[in-house]
Amino acid sequence: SSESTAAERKKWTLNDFDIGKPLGRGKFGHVYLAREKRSNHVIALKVLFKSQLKESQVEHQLRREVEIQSHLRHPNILRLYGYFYDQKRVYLILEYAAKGELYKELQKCKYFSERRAATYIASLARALIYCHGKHVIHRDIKPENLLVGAQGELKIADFGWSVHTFNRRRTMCGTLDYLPPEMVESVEHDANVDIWSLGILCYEFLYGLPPFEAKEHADTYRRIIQVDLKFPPKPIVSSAAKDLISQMLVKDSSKRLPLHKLLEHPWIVQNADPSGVYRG
Ligand SMILES: CC(C)NC(=O)[C@H]1CCC[C@H]1Nc1nc(Nc2ccc(C(=O)N(C)C3CCN(C)CC3)cc2)ncc1C(F)(F)F
Repeated sequence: SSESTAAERKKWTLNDFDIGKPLGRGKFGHVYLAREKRSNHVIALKVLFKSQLKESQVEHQLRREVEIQSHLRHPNILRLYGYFYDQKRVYLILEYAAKGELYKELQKCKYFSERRAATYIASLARALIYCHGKHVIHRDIKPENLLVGAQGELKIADFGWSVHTFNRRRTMCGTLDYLPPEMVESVEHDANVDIWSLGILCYEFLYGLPPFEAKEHADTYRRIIQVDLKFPPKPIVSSAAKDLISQMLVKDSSKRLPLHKLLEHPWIVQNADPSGVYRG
């Protein structure tokens, strides 16, 4: 939509913000807690070094991602309020997610309860239905790209690449685990890639590992292509959950369970908190 808010039109500079503690750092720069002086609004300021953007040839990708992200308005998608730059850096003014990074929470508790997993999956399905409605696909929803808001709600927060934090998992951009067959075989892909990735995420929420993980990339690749889906005996997971995952991890992308059907699936209906917030 063409409407842009004052936040996007305003010419921001670093002087508009009080910079707080670092939230994490990575390949392209740092993320800081910050407060916009006039409104006292707390935000996250992602600082990217132009030199590194150039050498990684991601400038055009950054422009596209900023363009998309700034127009998305959904409770489960992290807001991009605006951006600015100086001689050496690009600054993204982003929503601050008070409860941090979901992958750290998943590492801490190994895997989630069925209620917690279903609540998260339902909220992400609603965010993806919103994105697809705006012809935005492939929001790259692996755990590293999910943040948690103050009320415990999930926020999809990806800009097409990840900011590495200290104790990161396997190379973020390198992991094949979440790619559906059509992307691994690099044929054209459509919005149904997101249904596949959401199925991978659901499996990892319940078992603590993605379904096709293998030591070597070549093995992961083969397991994805063959949809070599196995459910371990532990932890015990309901057959309803396995049924949902099996309907999402389907090689033929047109046969994957549509997202609106996912919201009607018995496992979601019986386990997801309607508010989209897991209260423990
Ligand atoms: C999706 C993308 C791939 N990921 C990222 O960008 C990461 C990379 C660095 C931080 C994060 N980016 C963001 N993080 C927050 N909130 C946040 C993060 C971390 C903590 C936390 O646990 N500590 C500070 C802890 C506190 C305790 N000590 C011990 C460790 C760090 C608490 C709140 N809001 C918005 C963003 C955003 F996205 F807008 F930048």
